[in-house]
Amino acid sequence: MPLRIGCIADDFTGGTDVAAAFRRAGLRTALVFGAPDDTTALPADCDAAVIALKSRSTPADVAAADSVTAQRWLWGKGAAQVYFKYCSTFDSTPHGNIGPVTDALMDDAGAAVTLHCPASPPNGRTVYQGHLFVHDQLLSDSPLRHHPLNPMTDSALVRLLSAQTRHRVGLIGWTTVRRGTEAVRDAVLAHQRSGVRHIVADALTDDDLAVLGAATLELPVVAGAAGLAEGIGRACPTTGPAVPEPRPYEGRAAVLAGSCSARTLEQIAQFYAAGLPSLHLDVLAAATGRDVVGEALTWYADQDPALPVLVYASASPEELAAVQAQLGVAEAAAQVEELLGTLASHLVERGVRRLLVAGGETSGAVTTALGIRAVLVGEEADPGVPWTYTTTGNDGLALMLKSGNFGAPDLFTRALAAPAEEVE
Ligand SMILES: Nc1ncnc2c1ncn2[C@@H]1O[C@H](COP(=O)(O)OP(=O)(O)OP(=O)(O)O)[C@@H](O)[C@H]1O
Ligand SMILES: O=C(O)[C@@H](O)C(=O)CO
Repeated sequence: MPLRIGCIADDFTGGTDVAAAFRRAGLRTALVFGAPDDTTALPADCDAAVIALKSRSTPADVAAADSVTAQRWLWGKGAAQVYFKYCSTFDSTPHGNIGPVTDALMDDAGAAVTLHCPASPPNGRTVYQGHLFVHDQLLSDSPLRHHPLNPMTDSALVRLLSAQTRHRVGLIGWTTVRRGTEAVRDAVLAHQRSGVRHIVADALTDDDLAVLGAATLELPVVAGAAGLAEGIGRACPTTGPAVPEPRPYEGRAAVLAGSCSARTLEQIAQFYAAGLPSLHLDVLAAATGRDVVGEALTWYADQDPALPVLVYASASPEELAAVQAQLGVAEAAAQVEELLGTLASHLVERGVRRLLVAGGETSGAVTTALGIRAVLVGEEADPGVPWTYTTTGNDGLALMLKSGNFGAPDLFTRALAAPAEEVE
């Protein structure tokens, strides 16, 4: 059965987030890590496939070329529409990649017009009069103003996007969205006739996103965060159940955390407070050649197999700054990713079958170390945080990849308390 929809996500945990959205909409969804090639196999009978790239912060021309290659692969699997998933906080600078990647995908598809909406209401992201809000604050007043890589100091999406494309950018405001699918379709056509190529649309609720999804089903390229993807998914006809009958997963459970985001630090503290075994990795010691992985494995062997374990490199802003000052940012990150990737392989060899990974970069390191190319998406533990299941190699592994700031504070303990469910 050919795919109904293909998706390109600009980072790994964003890929998990959008794959969960398609799954929620009732589509049987596969998630592919990294650029696929002729040897990449999708699980059988998928309605949607998400390719998770790492293109958010790469040079724009590289991001555009990689995305076009991914789009062509998705077309080869039958996808009639390609959704470009970027961050719900529109992470990019005036030199950022959202405009160039969307333009490249549209040029390749021969598309005359596209619609953008980064709203993600379950995570408090809404768009009104073209301005992006994070809960009750404008994006530019929110903590994202201080993001280390992409400080967001403007909330006006038409202006942000206009700085990233040479084409005209227009707006479909909330009053039109409230009038329903036909009104949005008419507004898209009117914009197209007047020479607008990128349309930003308002959305405050999932119902608004369902209207936008139904109105854009025929566009070759659509862009935004997970919310609009779910709206499109809901408008797609499906043939079968999203996920077949699950059965319980056996095996040991572990969390590997490399995210230093505030929410991940809370989740680590909650796991520790629940009296569960946790171990902090000493990154500086590893950099001096100490066998930190070997020590962690000795510690792991002593733990009660019935309990989940947590191993983390995550650090408070002060600790992080100290390590980065000593090793340099890139070397510190490389150390952490090497440690957690190697540890993941050893833990799976030693019987871990449920693995929760915190952080986008960390998730990339772990899936690469485990050689996991594609997974099938299952139930969410929290919005945007689903269990996923390997279907080739490493069979029988349940994997949860968590974006740094996603999940409730008790996610680690709750997700690993009961066995995850396996799908066929
Ligand atoms: N103790 C540490 N010292 C130095 N760097 C660290 C330490 N712990 C983690 N890091 C680095 O911090 C970065 C965390 O990024 P990661 O993408 O994994 O999390 P995140 O940014 O919270 O997640 P997301 O991208 O999903 O929002 C990684 O590059 C990791 O290597
Ligand atoms: O859209 C979001 O906020 C997330 O999926 C994300 O992209 C995190 O990096």
